[in-house]
Amino acid sequence: LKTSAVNQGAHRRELFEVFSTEVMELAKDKSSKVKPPFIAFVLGGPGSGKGTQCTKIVETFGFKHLSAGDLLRREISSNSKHGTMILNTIREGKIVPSAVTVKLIQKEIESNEGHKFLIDGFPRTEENRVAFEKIIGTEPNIVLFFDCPEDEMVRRVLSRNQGRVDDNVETVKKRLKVFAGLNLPVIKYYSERGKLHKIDGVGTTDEIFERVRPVFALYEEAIK
Ligand SMILES: Nc1ncnc2c1ncn2[C@@H]1O[C@H](COP(=O)(O)OP(=O)(O)O)[C@@H](O)[C@H]1O
Ligand SMILES: O=c1ccn([C@@H]2O[C@H](COP(=O)(O)OP(=O)(O)O)[C@@H](O)[C@H]2O)c(=O)[nH]1
Ligand SMILES: [Mg+2]
Repeated sequence: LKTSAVNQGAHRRELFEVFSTEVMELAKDKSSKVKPPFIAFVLGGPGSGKGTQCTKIVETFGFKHLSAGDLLRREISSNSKHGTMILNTIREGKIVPSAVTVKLIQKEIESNEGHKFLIDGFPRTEENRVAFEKIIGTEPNIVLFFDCPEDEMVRRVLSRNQGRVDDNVETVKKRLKVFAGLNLPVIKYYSERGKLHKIDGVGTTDEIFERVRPVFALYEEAIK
């Protein structure tokens, strides 16, 4: 009886050693290969310059740019199942259901090699924000907010000239209301969590980018 108990102990120890070695290998593997993605949400009212500044950030810091609006417009032009619903929602300046938008973003994140993502124009509502956290299982590392007066945003939207169905006086007024009512609370939420970087969105594109650059410099290690 005594010997078998000793043997059992030895056997258990052996098993434990094999197990712990494997766990250690897995852990090592994780730290060396699977870098968690760095996610920056880019927010601001319609015409505040989100897309323009994202292009500059991509050029300088090598992020992958995911514009929620572009992904939705791509769904419209590819005649996908939700195309008509999305078109009507955008035309009204309203917000597309979270499940649809988050799924499009998720597909892009999962099919991209990179580990740095700019998510432009999302989340637009608290519901969007919660859906992202739930489905993607993570929060953004930082949130940029381009702060711009309404009259300047309206001027820019009306001279954008990209043939968008929502770049007209009537829809832009609705979008500004939706921004103030639904998106500002999201911005406030991230401000309270210490993740918000508010940037003065007035000036030339280059002047504004010089305000953006130091933000990313703060995260140099994480975005290398
Ligand atoms: N700093 C700026 N000054 C003047 N016009 C700008 C500036 N930044 C962007 N624009 C122009 O304003 C319009 C809206 O910019 P965009 O980047 O599309 O904003 P958003 O994505 O926030 O709606 C575009 O026509 C763009 O070329
Ligand atoms: O997460 C999003 C992003 C965009 N939109 C819709 O798409 C429109 C255009 O968004 P985009 O970000 O392209 O506009 P921008 O702010 O850049 O002018 C919005 O008004 C919404 O109707 C949406 O429903 N959910
Ligand atoms: Mg845009």
